[in-house]
Amino acid sequence: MNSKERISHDDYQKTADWLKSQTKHRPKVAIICGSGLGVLADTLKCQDSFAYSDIPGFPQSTVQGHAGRLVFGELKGKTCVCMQGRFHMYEGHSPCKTTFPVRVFKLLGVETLIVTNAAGSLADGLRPGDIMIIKDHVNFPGLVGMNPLFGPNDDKFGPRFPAMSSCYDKGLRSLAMEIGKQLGVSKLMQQGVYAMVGGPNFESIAEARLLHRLGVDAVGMSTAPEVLVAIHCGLRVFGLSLITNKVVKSYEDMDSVNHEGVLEVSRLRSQTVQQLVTELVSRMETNNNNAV
Ligand SMILES: O=P(O)(O)O[C@@H]1C[C@H](O)[C@@H](CO)O1
Ligand code: HPA
Repeated sequence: MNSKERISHDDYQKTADWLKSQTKHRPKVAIICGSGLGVLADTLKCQDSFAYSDIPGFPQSTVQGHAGRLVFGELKGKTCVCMQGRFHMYEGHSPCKTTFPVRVFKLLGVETLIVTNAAGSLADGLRPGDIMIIKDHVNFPGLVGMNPLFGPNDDKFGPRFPAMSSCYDKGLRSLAMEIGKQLGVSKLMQQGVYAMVGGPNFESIAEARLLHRLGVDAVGMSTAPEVLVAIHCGLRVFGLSLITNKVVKSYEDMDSVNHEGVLEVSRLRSQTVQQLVTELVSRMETNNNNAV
């Protein structure tokens, strides 16, 4: 992997233009589906879908539980584009490649990005099956320079030094909590801090204890780079983590986490996540709510 790989504005534009030539949908909302959460894309009406391998310039998904399809369609009358599968840096993608779709979405006219992921919990009050609305993140790879915004800044997308002090839109977070109450799932929901680690290994016990001490509520291997790029180019962001496991913090604990277990829990809760996101999309304000 070349972490300094450059992608030009033209490269993003070419992909956006190709997609525009293939679908009449003009989404205002983009949704990135986390591990095992891709079923949301299947619920879009009037679908146009594209395998990542057929989209010029798109990276490929290699992880089980990430189908590798971009799906355009309507969710309760709002036009959306949904990534059924995301890219992770541990797959060998550079930070820029990992976040390539986000800038393409911007060029397609998207205004709001919804990110979902599977994550392990460090907070005692977060159990497997719970939904954590992300209020902030710690971007560990970013702190040491694995950052998609590294390199010459593209002023057409955003400023050299973007602020990250209010990444996760407060209004959308409140709306999601409100919807959770109405769906009768508020007991499963709370807001918290997500940390991205590089993966692909799960945490050692010493690492888990460190994250816990730092005030991290849930840990995963994605999301933060997508959010940096989205905020940089002026998108509104909403994020949620489906808690799929407790991170082992004790040497006496014989539990251990694996990807199959992560996928199993996310599939069990995928319908609730789908309802929550669908209601959120249907009730959020967008500049142009028209479906195609
Ligand atoms: O794409 P997400 O962040 O949902 O995937 C999580 C993190 C790892 O890719 C994988 C571990 O099981 O799930
Ligand atoms: N750690 C890191 N990433 C994860 C976990 C975890 O425990 N669960 C799901 N993704």
